[in-house]
Parts: sequence; structure tokens; C-alpha cells
Amino acid sequence: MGHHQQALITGPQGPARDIWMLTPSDITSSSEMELQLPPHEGIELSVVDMHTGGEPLRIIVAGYPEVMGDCVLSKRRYAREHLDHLRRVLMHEPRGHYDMYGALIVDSEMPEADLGVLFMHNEGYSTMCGHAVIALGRFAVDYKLVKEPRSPETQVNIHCPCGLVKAFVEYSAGKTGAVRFLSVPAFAFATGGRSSCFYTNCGQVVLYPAGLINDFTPDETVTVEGFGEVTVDISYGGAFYAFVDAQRFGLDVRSKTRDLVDAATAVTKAVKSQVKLHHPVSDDLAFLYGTILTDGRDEFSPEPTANICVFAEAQVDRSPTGSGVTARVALQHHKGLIQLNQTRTFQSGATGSQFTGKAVEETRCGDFRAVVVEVAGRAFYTGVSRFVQEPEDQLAHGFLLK
Ligand SMILES: O=C(O)[C@H]1NCC[C@@H]1O
Repeated sequence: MGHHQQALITGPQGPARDIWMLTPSDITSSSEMELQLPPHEGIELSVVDMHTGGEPLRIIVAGYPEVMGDCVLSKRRYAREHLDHLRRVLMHEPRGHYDMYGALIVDSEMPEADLGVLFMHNEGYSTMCGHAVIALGRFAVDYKLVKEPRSPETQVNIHCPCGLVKAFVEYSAGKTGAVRFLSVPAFAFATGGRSSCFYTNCGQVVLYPAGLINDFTPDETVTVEGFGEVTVDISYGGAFYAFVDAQRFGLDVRSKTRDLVDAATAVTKAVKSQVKLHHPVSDDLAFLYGTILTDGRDEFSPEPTANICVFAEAQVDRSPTGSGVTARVALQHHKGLIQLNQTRTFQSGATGSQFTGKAVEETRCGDFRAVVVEVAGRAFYTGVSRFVQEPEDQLAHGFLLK
């Protein structure tokens, strides 16, 4: 990202005024200024903070070392193995918090990509993040990562670890607005009570989608600690999610967050240990990212349907979850509950924020029947920060309170 740094730090409004000595009138004045810290040692990391539907996105714009690797997926591996201390500095306390989310812009090996990105959260690095793509679309236009913005929409090709995601950013009179994106091929992996096949291998159930190998109809159930046998749907929208109706746990998507987290985390643990996932493109994509509890309203309706996503290390998404909406639309389409180009509104159980989603094209992903899903939402700026780690600070490396 070296060549981007100069342009990024000045921001869309142009350079800020540097000040060193504060006066009381500075505090009550509305003039633009850039505060400086007293002389200090240690690394500095600069970020732009945004949120999409309440879910934070901390975009790293300066201070990171080069991320090595010949493709975005191998850069993700490199960051996990060599740069994880920086993720903890920016995501964990005292600079972040348990539910912080981040994006690191990297170069992409794809000629058509405007930028590559690595996603980070409380536990590691995800492969797809829809709320981040919505924020990054705006950011890329505002900070001139794309050369010629166009009205009414500017296309931004974002190379995520799961593949190329095309974002379309509303742009008019120099201002960016709502963003929609086209997902990577998304597919239902296992659907409760529907055609699939499985075999047992070393204690793990291996599930395949309808028609891929044959048409057994097993009970796609997992044994969830504290809840017994639970039927789950599993679907991929750039990352794999398990889906269960919150009612199965005597909850609804607006129940106490702690109860939802406990139920979803128990499902994630069960699926991870009992179901082996498979992705045709790369083994790096074949892991369960989280569990989404829904209101069960999967049949098409113009009314919103709500869900809440618990991902990574029991982290709670404040937004309706872009990659989760993608996976859920793929599941609904696979079950014949939604047709191509029928738009549904998805609402976050946590904040009430909304995305829309629709399947726009049928396609394949390896031997999986898949769809491309369009998801739309809005992101907003919340601030900029320059973080430091003073060498004497015992807690400089970050910590988490659960
Ligand atoms: O919108 C999304 O897809 C993401 N939000 C946090 C968890 C997911 O990565």
C-alpha cells in the first residue's frame, strides 16, 4: 500500500491545520486542526474509522509493514503468521474493543482490482465482509483509490480473500452515498431436511449439496451442548455460516445479546467439530466463520426479515451482515423461497439497521449450484485516529475483556 499513503493521510477535505499548543478557544472553535501528541517513541498506525449499519470498520491507512505474498489469500496467511501483533494493537483494547473490525488495504494480483483487502476481527482474519465492502467502496472513491469517479455510480473492484467483489458507489456532485456490491458465487452447502449426501469419516459428517454426488436425505443435525440435536442450514457467501431459527433456543433475534451469543456460539462449536466443510476454490475458505440466528421468515415477503450474526470469537455483528445476507439469499434461492431479482430487506436484530439483498444471476462454484447476490447498504465516517504504542506501556500490545 506504500504508494497510497500520501494521498490517504490528507483526506477528502485536504490537509488539516497542525497545532501543538491548545488554547481554550481551540476547544470551542469549529476550525479544523490536527492535534499532535507530545514527543514519543514507538510505532504509529493511522486509521480512518467508519461504520456500516452500526458495525465498525477501522481502515488502516499508514504504519503497517509490507504484507508479503503473491496473492491476497497468501497475504492473509502472512498477516496471520507474521503481523498478528498489529491486529491485536488495533482491534483489542485499549484502542479497540471486543467487537472491533478492521480492514488492511493491500495490493492485488488481479489486474481488474482497484484494491486488495484483508479483513480482521477479534480472533483473526476473515475471508469476506460485506459491511466492510460497503464502507470501503465509499472510502475508495473519497480517498481516490479509483481514478475517475463517475455519476450516478462509480465501480470499485475490491479483491477480498474470497475473490473479486464488485462494489458500485453512488456518486453525485462530488459526494459518495449508498453502496451495492455483487458477491462471489454463493451456495447452499447443507440444507436441513433437503437433498444432500453424507458419509462419516473419522467421526465427522461430510455433507454435500443436493444433486452433487447423490440424493440421500440425511437429517442434517448436529449435537449442540446444552440444546441437544439441532437441525442447521449451512451456506456460503464468501464465508461459511450456519443458520438456525432463534426460536429453536426459545429466543428471538432481539433477545438479550448474551443469550443469543451463547446459543450461536454453541452451534458454531458443534458444527466446527461435527461437519467438514469443503470449498472448490481453496481450503483456506473452508471453515465455519459463525452462526446466524434468524426470525425464520425465509419465505419471500416485502416485509423485512431479521437476523443476528455471531462470528469469530463470539463477536456480534451490529449490521445485518453482508456476507451473511449473501449466504442467506443463496439458501433461500436454493430452497425455492426466493426468485432471481426478488429483493428482500434484511434487518439487524442488534441495531435494526437494514441491507437489501437479491440473487441476480445463477452460476456455479465448482460442482455447487450457486448464485451471485447483490447486497446494498450505507456506511458513514466516524473519525480518524493516529495510534501509538509507547515502549514502557505494559498494556501496549492489547488485551480483551469478555
Ligand atoms: O457484513 C459482513 O459480512 C461482516 N460483518 C462482520 C462479520 C462479517 O464479516
